[in-house]
Amino acid sequence: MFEKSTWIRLPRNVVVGHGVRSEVVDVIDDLHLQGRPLFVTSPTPREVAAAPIAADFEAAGIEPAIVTIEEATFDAVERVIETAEAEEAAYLVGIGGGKAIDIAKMASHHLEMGFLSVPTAASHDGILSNRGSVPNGDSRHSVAAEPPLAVVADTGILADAPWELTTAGCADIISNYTAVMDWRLAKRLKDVEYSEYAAALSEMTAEILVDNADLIRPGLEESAWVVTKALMSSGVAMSIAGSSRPASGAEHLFSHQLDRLAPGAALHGHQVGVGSIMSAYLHGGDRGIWRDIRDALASIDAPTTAAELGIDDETVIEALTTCHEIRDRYTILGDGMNERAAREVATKTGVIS
Ligand SMILES: NC(=O)C1=CN([C@@H]2O[C@H](COP(=O)(O)OP(=O)(O)OC[C@H]3O[C@@H](n4cnc5c(N)ncnc54)[C@H](O)[C@@H]3O)[C@@H](O)[C@H]2O)C=CC1
Ligand SMILES: O=C(CO)COP(=O)(O)O
Ligand SMILES: [Zn+2]
Repeated sequence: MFEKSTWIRLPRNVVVGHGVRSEVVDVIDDLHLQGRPLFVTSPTPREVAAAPIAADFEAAGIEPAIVTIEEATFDAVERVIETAEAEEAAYLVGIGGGKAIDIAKMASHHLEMGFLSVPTAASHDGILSNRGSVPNGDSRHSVAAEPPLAVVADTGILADAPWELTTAGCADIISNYTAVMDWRLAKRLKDVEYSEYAAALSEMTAEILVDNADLIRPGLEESAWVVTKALMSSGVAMSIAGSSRPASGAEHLFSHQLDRLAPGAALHGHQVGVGSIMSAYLHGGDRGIWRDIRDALASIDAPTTAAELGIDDETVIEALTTCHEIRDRYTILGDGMNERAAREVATKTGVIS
């Protein structure tokens, strides 16, 4: 008897384009959301987006509550939950980069409340995914979370954000190549749950982004458009899979370990991009696609070396040799790399000198 079943939870409205920030109130109306929102944001996004959106709500007779978070931690999720309860919020609006949106989606999951995703940077593919990513002690959790009821992505705001945030988003997408390689390997070796549709969508998203790399230039609003569509497509792949597998493999473990060893040194997307170069080498050796990944990253100004990440060579080696312990996710790293092998891959790919 066939007993398999699945829920694929996706947003109802995806609104992308120039100036759509001013349509958040209309989106709320369209979703029939009532009551007071709690905006979950971080310091700069509060100024560039949350404040003007709050003014639009006030003009419509709705007084939003606002909470500002600095880091993606379980404590921050807790603080948002407490604020939502104290302010009697009816729904949440995550306004910012990956951290603010992750916190909002995890808090809304706990509160059993709807949430809207309003990205202010095209820097990560968590914009509409149903996962949250949070460090906890020595590990990093990929937590089931509420997917947004709607996404409102204003390409004007995204294009005005610092260019490196957009190149980080591109690198987060390019890393899908190696994430999917790891997923297929884990399917073959460990029979993990696997979706051919999610894997194909994830790879195709990376391919389309790389094919359009010449459209991705600083200050061009069209670049924000191209990158944001890719970030959302990658998020849909995660939602279809019901896991971050299509977009997170060994290159993400490497980045998560760097977050522990060198906190704040580089952006998530940039770290996973460099991790992806080395992971591609581990998968395919010298004839593999590692040079294509490196060249794709370089073509959109993303870092390809430890020095460009602002991370020293020894930290890269430590991250490579320990990151398989971050979570129970089978990847090309298997049960871990020894130091000589780590030095070899990092040197051969030019990540360290
Ligand atoms: N849940 C998921 O599926 C995914 C989650 N992530 C998570 O997202 C986080 C990485 O996202 P990021 O956006 O790189 O980090 P982030 O949220 O820390 O943002 C990076 C910086 O950009 C600033 N910023 C955002 N918008 C800005 C604007 N318009 N102008 C000026 N500054 C602006 C932020 O204030 C912050 O200082 C990580 O925690 C990562 O694990 C990443 C991918 C997928
Ligand atoms: O960053 C992600 C996808 O780009 C997902 O993060 P995790 O590695 O925590 O699942
Ligand atoms: Zn990522």
